[in-house]
Amino acid sequence: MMTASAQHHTAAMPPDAKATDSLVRAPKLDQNRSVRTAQELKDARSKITVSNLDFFYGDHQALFDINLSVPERCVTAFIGPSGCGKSTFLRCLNRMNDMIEGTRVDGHIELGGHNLHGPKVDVVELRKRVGMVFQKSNPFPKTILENVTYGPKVAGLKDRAKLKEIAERCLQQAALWDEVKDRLNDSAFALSGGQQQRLCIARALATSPDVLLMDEPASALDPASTSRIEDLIFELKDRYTIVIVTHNMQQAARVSDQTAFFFQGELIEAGATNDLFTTPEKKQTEDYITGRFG
Ligand SMILES: Nc1ncnc2c1ncn2[C@@H]1O[C@H](COP(=O)(O)OP(=O)(O)OP(=O)(O)O)[C@@H](O)[C@H]1O
Repeated sequence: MMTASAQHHTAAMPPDAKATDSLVRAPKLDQNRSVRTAQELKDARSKITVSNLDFFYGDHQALFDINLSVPERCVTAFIGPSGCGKSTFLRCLNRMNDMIEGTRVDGHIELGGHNLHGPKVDVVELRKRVGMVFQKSNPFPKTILENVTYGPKVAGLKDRAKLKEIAERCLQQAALWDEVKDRLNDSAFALSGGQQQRLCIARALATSPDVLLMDEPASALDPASTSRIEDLIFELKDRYTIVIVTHNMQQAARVSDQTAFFFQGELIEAGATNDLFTTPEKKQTEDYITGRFG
């Protein structure tokens, strides 16, 4: 018997398309990785709750009435064509857009139950709790060790043994320790691109964040380094809530529990990754994931 969502899905297709044709180009889901089901996502605690969010660059409205719950200790992926607002929305989640002059945000974002725009919010503290990793790795012109210990040092930690302990833990978590443990005092620039990106992840972890935002963290990397980053994202979700922007739908399908599809500044659909890629509810989502546009 056809499920309600399958009926919906079929109804969304052009009359001459068969159900199997329609998803021919949809990304393959990784059956070896355990991802959350729709029910598990519903049951998970919401780490970030976004309600009625509008965002403006001057007169240009980039986001329209976004509502989304980001479940705790899950990976949420943002997908959508270029310019649809993925990165803008990601930067709303740690108020990184505050640094861009002339921007304005309306609506409500809660992190762990607290209003992100509340009068008492210290944005420096906020960005420690909500760490960020960018598309292009950006290590500081310092040693490997100094890169990882930078955040805790700025926060006032001076004890060298403790700093070393944090560095080892974070480099382990970022799956880089074995490769760098004998060269901690080498320049970070002596590392490969993939290693530099893992170093930046270790640096973000060193401030003990709850949430890790990643803006296309593997798009500048070769396939082997990309695969390492994806494995890492998957491992880190036991401890952290992760939000990743990716152009690569296969990557979203491989690493995320929840996927949110954006189009022209609107959040068209969000749901369990397995469901969104197999039985999308909206025609625009289906057209995008089957490669009809974007
Ligand atoms: N600093 C900025 N100033 C003005 N407009 C901006 C700025 N950054 C982004 N925009 C505009 O906001 C809209 C959304 O851009 P955004 O970078 O968030 O999209 P995206 O989906 O992340 O795109 P891409 O996948 O190409 O990175 C676009 O119209 C873009 O031109």
